[in-house]
Amino acid sequence: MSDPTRLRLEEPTPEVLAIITDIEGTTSDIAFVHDVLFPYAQEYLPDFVRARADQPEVAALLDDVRAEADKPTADLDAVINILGDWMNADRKATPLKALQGMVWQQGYEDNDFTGHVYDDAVAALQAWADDRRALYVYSSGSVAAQRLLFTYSDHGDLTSLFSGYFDTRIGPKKKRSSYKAIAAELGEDPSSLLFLSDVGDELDAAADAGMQTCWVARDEKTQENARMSEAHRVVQSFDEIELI
Ligand SMILES: CSCCC(=O)C(=O)COP(=O)(O)O
Ligand SMILES: [Mg+2]
Repeated sequence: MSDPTRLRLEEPTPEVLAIITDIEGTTSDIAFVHDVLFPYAQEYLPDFVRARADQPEVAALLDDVRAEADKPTADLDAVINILGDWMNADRKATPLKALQGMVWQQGYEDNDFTGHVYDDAVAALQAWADDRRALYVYSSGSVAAQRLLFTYSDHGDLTSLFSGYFDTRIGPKKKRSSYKAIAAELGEDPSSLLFLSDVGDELDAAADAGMQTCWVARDEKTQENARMSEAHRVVQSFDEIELI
């Protein structure tokens, strides 16, 4: 007869009620963001800001730039230089991300580019939505920029798949508190939420907050990083993600 004291009572992994996905490197090619979106913003953001500096929404963002750079008296040229430096450093500053999103709107509307989304990501997101899992995005790109990418995607308008979007206004992507705040906003226990990303520090923060995690490691370098961490499930594409 088996000894009941030897039974290990492990908590079962909760059912995944909602999936929260990163964009760059996860649903979408890093090269699209770095070789198409970022250069477009580098080219057009200075003129965009000069033309609209007096519009209340843009003026408020420029003040946010001054505050974040600790340069409260910076004139317009100085602010544009700060934004240029931030773009060169790929700084995930909330006002920069909001301004980039406004500039990209023109590019999408003029058909200069479409939002790249991997085939496997579209297929899995569609299947999960059909399975009544709620889908959310959490990206450093502004919510407006996220919506644009999925509205003008190379697979057509995908926005009906998503129930909501989060950006750095809820907090930075490498902070545990951001994932706690997302779970609180969704009204769910973090353990029933699955976060997908290509960046280990983001996954660590989500796991620290109690979320389930999956490392989407599409390229060799990311796969090498993922191999060094045993804290997360690792897949090479969305095809391999199995939901509980
Ligand atoms: C919303 S598309 C533009 C992505 C972007 O600006 C960015 O910085 C990428 O951030 P992510 O958190 O998706 O890696
Ligand atoms: Mg990413």
